[in-house]
Amino acid sequence: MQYNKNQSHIIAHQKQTYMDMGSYPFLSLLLLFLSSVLFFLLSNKRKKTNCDNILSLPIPPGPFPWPIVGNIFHLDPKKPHISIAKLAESFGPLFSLKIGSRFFIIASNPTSAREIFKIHDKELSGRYIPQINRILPETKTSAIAMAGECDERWRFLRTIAHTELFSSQALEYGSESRLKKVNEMLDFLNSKNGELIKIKDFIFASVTNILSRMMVSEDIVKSWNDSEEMQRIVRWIVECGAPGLFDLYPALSGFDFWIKKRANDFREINKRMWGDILSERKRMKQQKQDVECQDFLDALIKNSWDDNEIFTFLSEFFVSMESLTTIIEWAMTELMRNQVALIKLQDELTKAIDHKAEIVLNEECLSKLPYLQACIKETFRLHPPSPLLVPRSALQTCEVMKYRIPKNTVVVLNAYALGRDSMTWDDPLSFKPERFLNKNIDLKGTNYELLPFGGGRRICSGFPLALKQIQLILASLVHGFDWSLPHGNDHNSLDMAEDFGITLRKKEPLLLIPKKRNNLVVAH
Ligand code: HEM
Repeated sequence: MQYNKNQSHIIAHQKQTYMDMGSYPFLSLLLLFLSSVLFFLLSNKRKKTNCDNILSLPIPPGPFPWPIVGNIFHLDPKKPHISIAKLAESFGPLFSLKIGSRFFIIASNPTSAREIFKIHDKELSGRYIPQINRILPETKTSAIAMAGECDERWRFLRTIAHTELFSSQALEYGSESRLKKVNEMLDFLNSKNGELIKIKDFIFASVTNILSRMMVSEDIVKSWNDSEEMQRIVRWIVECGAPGLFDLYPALSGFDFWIKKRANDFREINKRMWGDILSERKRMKQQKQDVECQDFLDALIKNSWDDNEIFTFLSEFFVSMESLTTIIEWAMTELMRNQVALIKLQDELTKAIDHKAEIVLNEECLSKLPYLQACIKETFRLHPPSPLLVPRSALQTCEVMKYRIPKNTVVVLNAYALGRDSMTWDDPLSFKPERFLNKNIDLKGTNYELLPFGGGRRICSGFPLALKQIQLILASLVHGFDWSLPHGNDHNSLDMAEDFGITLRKKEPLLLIPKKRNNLVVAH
C-alpha cells in the first residue's frame, strides 16, 4: 500500500476528530454546567438587584403614624374620602397611611390611577379578605368581589356572571323584562301624579326587581311599600360581611367574640332573602315541572353548589342596587338644580323618541344620545357611588412610581378626588355635562380621570347592566314627568350634603312631585 502525504494529513485530521469526539460529552457537560452556573449567578444577581432595588426604595410619603392607632386621627370617619383628598394635597398623588397595624396606599390622580389599574394591575389585583370571611367558606367559593386573588375560581365565577347576566346576548334576552319593570314604575308614578314622593324608594324597587327577574324570574320587592325594608336588609348584609375593627389589628382577632354572631346573622339574612325561592325551585325541579335550565338560579343549581353558596352569590349582586339607586338619585338632584341641563336633556329625548302617534323609548336609542350620556358621566364624576372603590391588596412587594409597596398593602383609589381634580377638570365643582360632549371619555376603566367602576382585571363585572338600567330609568323619569320641589322651594336651595356609608348617598332623600308630561311607552 502506497503511503502519501495527503493520506497522512487525512489520518492526522481523523485522529484529531476522534479525539474531539471522544472528549465531546465531557466538554459539553462542562460547558453546560459552567453556563448554567453563570446564568444562575447572573439571574440571581439580577433578581437580587431588583429585589434589593425595590427593598431599598422608600415607601410612599404620608403623615406621621402614631403608635397603635396609626393615622386614625387624620381621617374624619364621616368623610374619609375628603380627608384623604386633603392629605393628597400635602403628600402627593400616591401617599401612605397606617391605620391600626394595616398599611394603606392612596392614589388620587390619573397618573397614579394608571399605575394601579394598568401598569401594576396584576400585582395589585388582590382583595383584602376580612376576618369574618374565614368562618364563612361560602364567601371564598362563591363571591367574586371577595376573591383574594384572580385565580381559577374567580375566573369561573366571573364567567358564569358574564354569560348569564352581562354579556350582550344575556342583556338582549333580559331587555323585555327590564322594559316591563320600567313600565310598571311609570304606572306607579302616574298614580302619584301631584303627590310628594321619595324618589329613591321607587328607584330601588325598580332596579332590584329588574335584576331579580333576570336572576330568579320573580320580583323580590313585592310591593312599592316594601322598598324601604329591602334597602335595610341589603345594608344589613353588607354590614355583617364588612371588615370590622379587628381587621385593623389582625393580631387581636382571637378576641373578636362577636364574629361568630355576625357570621350567623349573615347566613340568616341571606336565607331569609333567598331560602323560599330556592326551596320552591328545587321542589319544582324534583317534580320535573321545570327541567330546562332557564334562569340564573337554574344555572347555579345545575352547578351543584350548596345553599349557602347560592345565597352568597345571589346576594353579592344585590348589594350593588344601592349604588344604582344612589347614582340615579344624584342625577335627578343635579338636574333639578341645573334646570338648563334638564331642559336640554328633555329636548334631546323629545327629538329622539317622539313620533307622531306615540312616544317610544327604547334601550338601543338611549345609548346613542350624547347629552343623556354626558349627564350620566357628569353625575359619576361628581358623585361616584363608591368614592374609594373596592380596595385592592398587593399580592407581592412591588415598585410603583419609584416607591416600594409592600406585600399585603391595602390599595385605595380615591375616585372622588379624581373627579374633582382641578388639574384635570375646568370648574370641577360645577355640574356641566357639556364638558363630555365631543370628548372621548367613557366609564370603561381606561380613562384614568374617571373611574367610578374601577379598572383593570377587577373592573365592576356588572357595568354593562348598570349602565343600561341608569340610562333607561333616568330617561323615563326626565321625559315622562315634570318634577317640582315641595312647597315651591327654590331649586338652588336643594340640600347637597353627602352621607358616607356603603355608598356615598345623598344625606337628605330627594323628595319630588311628579306631574305627568308625556304619554311614554317604553318599548323593545
Ligand atoms: C352604579 C352602579 C355600580 C357601581 C358604581 C359599581 C362599582 C364597582 C366598583 C368600583 C367595583 C370594584 C372595581 C375594582 O376593584 O376595580 C365593583 C366591583 C364589582 N361589581 Fe360593581 N358597581 C355598580 C353596579 C354593579 C352591578 C349592577 C353589579 C351586578 C349586578 C355589580 C357587580 C360587581 C361585582 C361582582 C364586582 C366584583 C368584581 C371583581 O372583584 O372581580 N356592580 N363595582
